[in-house]
Amino acid sequence: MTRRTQHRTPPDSAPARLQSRGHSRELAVEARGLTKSYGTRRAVDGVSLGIRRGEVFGLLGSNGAGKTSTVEMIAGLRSPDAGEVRILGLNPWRDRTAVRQILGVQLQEAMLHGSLTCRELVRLYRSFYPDPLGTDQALSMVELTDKASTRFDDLSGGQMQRLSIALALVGDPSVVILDELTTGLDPRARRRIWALIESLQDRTVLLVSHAMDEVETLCDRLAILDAGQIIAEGTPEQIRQKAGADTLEDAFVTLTGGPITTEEDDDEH
Ligand SMILES: Nc1ncnc2c1ncn2[C@@H]1O[C@H](COP(=O)(O)OP(=O)(O)OP(=O)(O)O)[C@@H](O)[C@H]1O
Repeated sequence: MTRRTQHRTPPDSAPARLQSRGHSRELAVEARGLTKSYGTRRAVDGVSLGIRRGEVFGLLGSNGAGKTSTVEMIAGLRSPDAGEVRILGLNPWRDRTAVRQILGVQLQEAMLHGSLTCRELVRLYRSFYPDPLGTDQALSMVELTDKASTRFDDLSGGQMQRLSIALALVGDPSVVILDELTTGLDPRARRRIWALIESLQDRTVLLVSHAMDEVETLCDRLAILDAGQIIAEGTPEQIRQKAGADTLEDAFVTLTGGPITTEEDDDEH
């Protein structure tokens, strides 16, 4: 990750992004045939993904589509029933220690020790990595310098979210998994975090998001997950074309089957 403290404004065209990020064809993250059931419900059903080095890859899908289960399996936090994962050639289960040093994870429900202060949490997470960013730098990049001595439990929801992003990035990891990156952040904070993600030169990012503007801005490619299966994959432009839609949001609605229903809604019928 870049160690600049100044973040540039995200470029607004995909070609500029591709050039500036300089990703290669080499795969940084490979998932093959990932499957996970909870009881009789198959939440993830044979998901295969290849994310290139240096790429920002978006994972989209309706509520309950299986996104978090998928990224947790990729991160080695949830065991798959079937399938395999490689992160820079490493198996997140077998090579757990090595993977922890190259992977940063921001999960939807950060399970952090609430009585620790922001500074203590950042120091704790720094200790997992061989060459982390500085504590002050990590706090300042998410604008939490003035909250350094505040306990996690005393932060606002958006501040907790920003801290969890700092903890995912503090190790200067080669691969970053971000689940619902900016959910709950105010517009200014969202832009700030987008610029931060754009500044991660040569880092590979897997981003789960419901925010189509975020995906359009940040992602080189994306996949749409529906009922545990990938139903579309490509650049935002390719996805729009596949759906015959003008916007990614329209494409999403078309490809996931018309009016947006959650899986919970479906259960009621
Ligand atoms: N620990 C669990 N035990 C039982 N069922 C679970 C568990 N975790 C997830 N599920 C179920 O698996 C399905 C997929 O959940 P998952 O959290 O992966 O979806 P998601 O796409 O991330 O959803 P959202 O957009 O709402 O966060 C849902 O039906 C959910 O209820």
